[in-house]
Order: sequence, then C-alpha cells, then structure tokens
Amino acid sequence: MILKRPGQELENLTPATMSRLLFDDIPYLPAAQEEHDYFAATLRENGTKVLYLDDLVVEALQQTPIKEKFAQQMLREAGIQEEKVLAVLTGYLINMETQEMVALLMKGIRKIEVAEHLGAQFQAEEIDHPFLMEPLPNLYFTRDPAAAIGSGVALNSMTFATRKRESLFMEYVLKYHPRFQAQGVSLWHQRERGERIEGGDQLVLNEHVMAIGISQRTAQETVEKLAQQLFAGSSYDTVIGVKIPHNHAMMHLDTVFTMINYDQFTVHPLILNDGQIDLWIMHPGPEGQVLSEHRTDLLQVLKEVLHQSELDLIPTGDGDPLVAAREQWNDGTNTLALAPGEVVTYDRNYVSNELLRKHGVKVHEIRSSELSRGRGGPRCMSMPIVREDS
Ligand SMILES: NC(=[NH2+])NCCC[C@H](N)C(=O)O
Repeated sequence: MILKRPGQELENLTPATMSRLLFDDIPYLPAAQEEHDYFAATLRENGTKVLYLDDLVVEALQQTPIKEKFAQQMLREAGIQEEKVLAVLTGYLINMETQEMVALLMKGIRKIEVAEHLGAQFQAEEIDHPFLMEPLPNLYFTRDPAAAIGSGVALNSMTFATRKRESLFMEYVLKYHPRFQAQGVSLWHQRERGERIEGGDQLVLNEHVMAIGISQRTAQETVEKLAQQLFAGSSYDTVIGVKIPHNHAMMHLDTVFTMINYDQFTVHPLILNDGQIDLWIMHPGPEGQVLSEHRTDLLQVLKEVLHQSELDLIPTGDGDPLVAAREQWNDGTNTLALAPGEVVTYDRNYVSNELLRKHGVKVHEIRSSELSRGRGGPRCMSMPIVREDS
C-alpha cells in the first residue's frame, strides 16, 4: 500500500488559497502527522506493507539525468515556461539532496525563496501570489493520481490544476523505480492524454468487474475509453459507470460508495435515489467495441454483475438524513477494506461505525480530527498495489 505522510505542503495552505487547493480548512500539521502515523501503524499491524510515496520517488530519481528531467518537467507543468527561469530553477533544484528536492517540489516554491537566484524583486507580489510553484497539499490522498487494476495501472489525468502534477510522481516511480520498472506494468490510462479520471472513482470490485464514478472528477467518455483498454488487455469484462452528483462533498464515487465484502457495501442513501440513478453496464462487443446498456437501479445491477442473490448495502448514518449528511461530509462512507468484512474508518463517524459492527463488519477506527479537513478518508489515503485473494 502506498501512503504519503502529510508534510510541509500543508503548511502552505492559507485562507486565500485553500478553496482553490481543495481544502475546507487548514489542518494542524503535527496532529495530522500523528493521526497519519496511527493509520499506517493500523495497516502494518493488520498485515499490510506500507510504502511511502516520497521514499519511492527519491529511490526512482537515483540517476542524475532522471532527476534533472523530473525537476524540469515539474517546473514546466507548474506553469514556468521562460527558458532562463527554468534553467536557473532546475540548477537550484538538482543541486539539492534528492530527498530535499522532492520535499520542496511537494511543498511548493515561494517566490521570496528564489528571488535572489533569479535576480528578481517579488516582495510586493508575495502577499497575494506567494508561489512560483504551488504546493500539493492533496498528496496524502494517494488513491487519486493512480490506480492499480489487475496487472496494470491507470496513471490518472486529474481535473483541477492543484492536483495535476500529483500523477507525475507516480509516473516516475513506475518508470524508474527498480521495484516497478522491471515488471513492465501495463498502462491502462496515460496522464498526458488529459481525459479526466481520478482514483477515487475507480473501484475494483473483483478480477472481472469495476465500478467507476462519473463525477465532478471523471468524465463519462474516459470511463468508456478505460473500459475499452481493460477489455482488450486484462481479465476485466464488466465496467459499471455510476453517475453521482457533481459537488465537493461527493467529488468521487468512493465518498458515497465503498466495497467491504463480497456482498457488503457502504452507501450514502442519496446515491441510490430509490432506484432512479443513471448508470451504464459496459461489456466488450464482438469487434473490440464497448457495448453499453443504460440502467437506473444500482442494487439490481450490482447483484447481476457480482452474481449475488442478496446484497447488504449499509447506509451511512443509519438512514437518518441529518446524520448521513454529517458523517458523509467527514468521510463516513469512505471505508478501506483490509480483507473481506474488515475495514478501517474514521472514529468520528460513530453512528456509521456502530452500524457496520451490527452488520458483522470488523472495524478498525483511526483518529480523524485533522486528516478529515482535506475531505478524504481511509480509502482516499491509500493506494493498494498488490491485492491478495482471500
Ligand atoms: N478518493 C477520494 N475521495 N479522495 C478525496 C480527495 C480530496 C481532495 N481534497 C480533493 O478534493 O481532491
């Protein structure tokens, strides 16, 4: 499982920038780190190997030409185009220890910090536009920039500017880290294709079936293209595209729906909408095309594609609309399944957690005062790279 411990990038959030950077508040970093360490310890205690994104990136950038290429691409993608500025900043970056450079690329570069190197005066601008390269505070949601599906990976194209560079870290890890490089991982989606899709919408239900959200972050056409790639090159033969409301509280499918067991799911009552939502079942056609059928009843569709006669859909907040809204906002629906029937959740969602237990689910609660301010839960904060059959 790949995680990212919250770091200095969170210290670069301000009231003026936070909504653009997709935060609703500024977490208190030392407490967020403690909470995150507790999350990592919970995973390890339960048999999951934890790798950290920054370590993987540092290990991938061992050779100087790759380090330089990476620094340059990061700068370009952050919008720095002027060749002279690029050259000076690339020099500034690659002279650092790789670890320090990676931390800085995540934290963002303030104008004031490099003014001297560039021979520029930024003081006046610094207040409203402090960054030459903006911070990446959403990095601790490792679920989103890439998704391992079967024997391959989708390197996602993120919707908002503040998250676009995140998948570049994963691209370098896949291409240059010895652990992945050697394996010749198939790419189901390439980030530079630019068609929007994010990992919070990509739910692997088993070795044949995926559910993909059509959401604020994932376009319907991208879902079809991904389905086509998967049908052509993997064991997947069924993709269900599920349309969800486009808003910040429910930016991804996994904020309203997660899999817990072969026949158990968390679900926010709103997305069932009494069997009246837009969803599509996709299967491979005889000539490599994607055949798509429009449906409206998620429960019925899930039963069909998973070959289950009954399913246990566990409603966030135990069906009380007020509790459901409150607990969904703090990621009460966003469970991380460690094994069938065993999940990690935020402790603050006590109504939903109690209900999960009543349904026989084993629940590991983690602390969540600060981590939840970024609008993501345990599933969002983890990127599985190996899944075992159990
Ligand atoms: N898989 C998820 N639901 N991730 C949550 C991401 C939250 C993040 N602040 C964003 O808006 O992008």
